[in-house]
Amino acid sequence: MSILVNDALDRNLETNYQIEIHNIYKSFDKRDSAVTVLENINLNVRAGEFISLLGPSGCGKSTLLKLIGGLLDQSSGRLEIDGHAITGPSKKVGFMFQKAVLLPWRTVQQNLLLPIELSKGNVEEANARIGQLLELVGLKGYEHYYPKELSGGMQQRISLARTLMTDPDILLLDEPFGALDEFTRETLNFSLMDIAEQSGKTVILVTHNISEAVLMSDKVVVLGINPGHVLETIDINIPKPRTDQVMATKQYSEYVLHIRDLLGVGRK
Ligand SMILES: Nc1ncnc2c1ncn2[C@@H]1O[C@H](COP(=O)(O)OP(=O)(O)OP(=O)(O)O)[C@@H](O)[C@H]1O
Repeated sequence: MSILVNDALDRNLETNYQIEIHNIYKSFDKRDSAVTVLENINLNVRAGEFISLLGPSGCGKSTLLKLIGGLLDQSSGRLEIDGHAITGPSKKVGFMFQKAVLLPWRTVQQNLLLPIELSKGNVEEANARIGQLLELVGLKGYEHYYPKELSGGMQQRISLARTLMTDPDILLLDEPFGALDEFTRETLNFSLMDIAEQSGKTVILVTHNISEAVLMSDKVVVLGINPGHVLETIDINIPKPRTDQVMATKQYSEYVLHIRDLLGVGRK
């Protein structure tokens, strides 16, 4: 084993972090110059934590998520999962985006099997888990439906089940319910919290919604813009499981007001 790998393992055992983001910078080439989109990003995440990335449009939330998911390379800095540098997409990580992108000619069951087929996994074994996953996302019995027969919220539930099919340790969710109405979105947020708590998976959620971030997260990373940087990482010390009642507490409103202040939202 090389000294470098040993170093990384030692550091990870010491800190017990599943994801380590250290001094990350990311630039994109635009025409004849490079534009810095993320600057000096630091974040450590423990296994099973629920983290929200919150900030204005264009502050680099999706870019940061893609860096963690190995879909982009950082310009500089260190990014590790379980003590290993992220060099590309990994089976440990599952992605979910705002649009479900289900294949219309495939049934729910066939859509759920797609990531297994693509990764040449054991289809028979995966097939046996479909019923259980559909139950988890509240769509038991929908195996043979086609996407067009499902509402937007139901399609997002299927998309979440598809992300869970490969049993990743880390869920990277990019505004997964952002295109849905408020009622459906709230219901799905609670489902997601249940799933995260039951499965012990790590969740990193990109959102524009302050209340949602505070309600759901162990930590909220508030980002500023131009270039994207961490304004503050806030530990949300509200006991779990969290219910509607949390939103009526002074503690909850203090977190929300503090983040609104940080982001310069509202009128004083
Ligand atoms: N592949 C790319 N090439 C060039 N520039 C990019 C690329 N991806 C993102 N950017 C730029 O990086 C900046 C951050 O984009 P990003 O999508 O990460 O922001 P965001 O905070 O997720 O925004 P939103 O909340 O609107 O989705 C933007 O200025 C965007 O134009």
